[in-house]
Amino acid sequence: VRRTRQQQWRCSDVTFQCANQGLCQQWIQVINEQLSLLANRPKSLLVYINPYGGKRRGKRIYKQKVAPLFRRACISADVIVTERANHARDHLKTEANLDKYDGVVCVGGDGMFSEILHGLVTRTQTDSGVDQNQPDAELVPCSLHIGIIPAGSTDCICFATVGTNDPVTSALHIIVGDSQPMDVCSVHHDDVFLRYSVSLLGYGFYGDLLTDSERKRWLGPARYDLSGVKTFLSHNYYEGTISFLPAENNMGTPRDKLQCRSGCCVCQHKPSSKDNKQWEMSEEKENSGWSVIRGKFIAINGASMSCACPRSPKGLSPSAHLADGTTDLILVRKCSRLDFLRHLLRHTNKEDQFDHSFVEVHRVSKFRFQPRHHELVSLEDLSESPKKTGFSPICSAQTTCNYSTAHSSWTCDGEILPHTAIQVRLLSCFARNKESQPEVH
Ligand SMILES: Nc1ncnc2c1ncn2[C@@H]1O[C@H](COP(=O)(O)OP(=O)(O)OP(=O)(O)O)[C@@H](O)[C@H]1O
Repeated sequence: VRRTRQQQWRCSDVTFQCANQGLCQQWIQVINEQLSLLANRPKSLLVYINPYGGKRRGKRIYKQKVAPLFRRACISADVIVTERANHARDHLKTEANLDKYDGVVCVGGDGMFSEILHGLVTRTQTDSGVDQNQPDAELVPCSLHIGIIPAGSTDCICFATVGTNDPVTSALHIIVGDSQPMDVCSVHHDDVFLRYSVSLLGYGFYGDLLTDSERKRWLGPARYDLSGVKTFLSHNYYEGTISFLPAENNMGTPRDKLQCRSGCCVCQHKPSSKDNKQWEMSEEKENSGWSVIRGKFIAINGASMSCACPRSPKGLSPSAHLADGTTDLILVRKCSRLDFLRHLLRHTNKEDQFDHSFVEVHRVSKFRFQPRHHELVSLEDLSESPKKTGFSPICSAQTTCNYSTAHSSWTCDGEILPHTAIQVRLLSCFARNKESQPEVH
């Protein structure tokens, strides 16, 4: 493998020459024997392709760029082209014979990755008799790694873990058995499990943006730009109470300008599972450690990784870590449109997007949100009936916008959650033990 520009990898050829054919055969045999001894390298993979992700190029990308590399590396792949949403998740949950494989590969975007993650984690818990509805259940780690071949619209998880959205680079990472542990949050509503999240949990601005963009899926990736402008102009804010437990013993802060890369020292020095157990058992201490903030928020974001993507190369929280057992909770309070625009623009330049009086950021291990008004909406209501019509008048920097609606919705790695009152917890059993974290190639 040879490294080229912008974190991209390409195949490199090395030519050995020898006049003696017998000796050549011996070389080939020895090289193949040595390669088969590399336990990290997968030999058998289960591949799911979403033919409708991004610009609908998943099948072509796999056939032209990935399959030939897998063949050269003597990796056998069982390929399933999905026929509906949640096909991959359901297949993994119930049918797939996981003993046959060294890893699962997803060809698609963040939504497809989320399907695979849910399928694998749920299958592992079901097989081990763990009830995911218990917010404090100790989850059993998954034994299979997940590989991502980017073929979606944003591919934020691939970008944050590999550093580029390039199918060949991702395929080569899979082939050489490269892996990156990753934090996973569980999201509950009371005692009902909703979803897992590895990237962004967003309420308010990003929740509204994603809800609107789902209705414009036919537009392809351009839907995010259109919905972004519409949501910005709507300038809604939402009332509620956010409670969070600050992360303990972590070595970094969301504003320390450190960037998490593979081999990151903060992720490698996260608290040991022993420290964590003592801490989890101390309910009293935990209760006293919670901070509570009530207010009107334009956006509430829980970023478990930087959430960088080509559209926002710094991401929502540039110093968030991939595997330190924490999430960065970003609160953007009600402010003028102009101020909010200034904040958004700082995601694309070198200025600190948290350096505003109306923005605060905390590194946390758990958080809860309770909207001010009780929620009466169902998932159907959220996805089908637009809550707002038209735009409110454009505000100047000093004007207060009085346009408030009771609820936004949470987007969880691109999917819309059916509840607004949620509890979020970093899964300590995944995050504290390197071997047991879900790993991404
Ligand atoms: N065959 C299929 N038909 C319809 N929907 C599918 C199919 N297979 C998967 N899906 C769903 O399509 C949704 C979007 O897929 P995906 O994440 O691959 O692309 P994207 O939304 O364009 O990219 P991103 O999530 O990176 O923005 C996923 O939530 C997945 O459940």
